[in-house]
Amino acid sequence: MSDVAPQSLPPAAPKPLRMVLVVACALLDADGRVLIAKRPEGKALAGLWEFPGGKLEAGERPEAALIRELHEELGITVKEACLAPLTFASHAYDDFHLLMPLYVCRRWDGFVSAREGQELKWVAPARLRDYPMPPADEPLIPHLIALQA
Ligand SMILES: Nc1nc2c([nH]c(=O)n2[C@@H]2O[C@H](COP(=O)(O)OP(=O)(O)OP(=O)(O)O)[C@@H](O)[C@H]2O)c(=O)[nH]1
Ligand SMILES: [Mg+2]
Repeated sequence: MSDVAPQSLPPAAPKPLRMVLVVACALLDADGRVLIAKRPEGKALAGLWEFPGGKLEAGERPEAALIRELHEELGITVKEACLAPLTFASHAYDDFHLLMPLYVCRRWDGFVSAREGQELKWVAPARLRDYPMPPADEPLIPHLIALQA
């Protein structure tokens, strides 16, 4: 038996934070309804309803990324001047931290269509809670409801 005290292990280094920047948009129609899209099977958080948008590419400005995503996902053309910042989500997922500015857009060119086979729905902000959304999105809902006031 050694009389040497067991060495205490150094405290585990904190897990490096992986920050993921995603831009999202609440498209609003003339009746104040907001567009949500169902995340397709096979993607993280599949089956949950989200705001259209996605990750920034390297060197891309947030507004340019959002305009690109809205075109890729919905086939619409949005002018940067028609994107108004509303609020943002800051949410710790298990494996990354999501920082997600949410813009509002009421004007675009073209017709909204599901370019990626995703299910789309126009929903009154007060009904958004009827649709399961990623946990990061839940604090955004009151901001959309407040827009109607
Ligand atoms: N677009 C969008 N992403 C969201 C929302 N809420 C939320 O937690 N996210 C998360 O943000 C990340 C965005 O990923 P994404 O898969 O949409 O990115 P993307 O459009 O660039 O697609 P890709 O990675 O397949 O190319 C996912 O981890 C997603 O779960 C939301 O309302 N809209
Ligand atoms: Mg996306």
